[in-house]
Amino acid sequence: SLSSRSSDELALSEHTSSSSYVDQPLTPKQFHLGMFEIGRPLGKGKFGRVYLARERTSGFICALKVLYKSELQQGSGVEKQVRREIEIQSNLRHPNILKLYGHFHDAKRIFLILEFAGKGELYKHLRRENRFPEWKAAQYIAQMASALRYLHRKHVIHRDIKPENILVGIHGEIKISDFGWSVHAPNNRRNTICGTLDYLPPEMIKPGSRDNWYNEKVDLWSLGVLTYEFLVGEAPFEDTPVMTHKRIARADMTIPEWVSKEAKDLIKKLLVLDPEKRLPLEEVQKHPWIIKHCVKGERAANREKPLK
Ligand SMILES: CCc1cccc(CC)c1NC(=O)n1cc2c(c1)/C(=N\C(=O)c1ccc(N3CCN(C)CC3)cc1)N=N2
Repeated sequence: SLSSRSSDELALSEHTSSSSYVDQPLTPKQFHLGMFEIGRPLGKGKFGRVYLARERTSGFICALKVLYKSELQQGSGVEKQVRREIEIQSNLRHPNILKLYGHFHDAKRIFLILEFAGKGELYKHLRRENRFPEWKAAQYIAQMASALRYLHRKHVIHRDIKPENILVGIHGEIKISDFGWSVHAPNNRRNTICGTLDYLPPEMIKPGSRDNWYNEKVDLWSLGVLTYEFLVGEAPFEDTPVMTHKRIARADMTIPEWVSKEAKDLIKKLLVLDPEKRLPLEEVQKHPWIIKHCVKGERAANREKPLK
């Protein structure tokens, strides 16, 4: 473990979002492990573990992600992905993008000082609830569209939008995390694809069209897949790997009839084979399905009960 499990851990595990600490980014330029009290483990991924942590002097609560250099060196260029993740994520500031406050390393490990997302992993909420009600799905997609617009304006393409890479903040807002697959467009690095195919757009599974890999329209396709999965509870092309490949290449999906026609309309305008024909993010944010669920006045207007 990182440090002796002691009152530190208890203190942190009892962590409440105490308002006495203003959410101000950690400022020192040089960080080191001794600056942090380590709390309970929050999660673990293929290459790392993440712990609740508190910076000793300021009391600032954060999440400390630990990556072992030995594990990274084995991976195919994973170390470069971590370097890119740090380079990209530390320059981003948006309410729906998990902040990276800083990083440091010792002989064996790399440490990322990340924003603490108090309600954990979105995919666990999705699995527990099976699927989200339309109003919740629409609010999440509106937040994703806002975060993606911010990223694309900075010529960053995420390329790995899926529920597993989204966290939920203490106020229920979502936070895009894990920029391991993101790139600054245009980019001529070679990348191999690993993990689920479900979210990949046709241009990333068709051989030869690598230049399309660096067109931000790939994130629009994944936003469509995410909308579908929030509403239906499973991905639109979920099947055996071979069949998933085929169905993505043909945009072959059926949307259950109980999905509202507005939601169906948005999904159909994002899951379009031709990247240039996918609905731009500005239009997503103005789509009737989003407006209906996300604009306060609208909700009041739609309220069934007469106002008291
Ligand atoms: C190393 C782990 C990893 C690998 C790959 C990708 C990612 C990003 C999703 C990550 N996680 C990551 O980087 N993370 C950065 C993070 C982070 C993860 C995090 N919070 C949590 O993981 C978390 C989990 C459960 C939780 N509770 C569950 C039970 N509830 C009753 C109360 C709330 C509350 C918070 N905050 N910043």
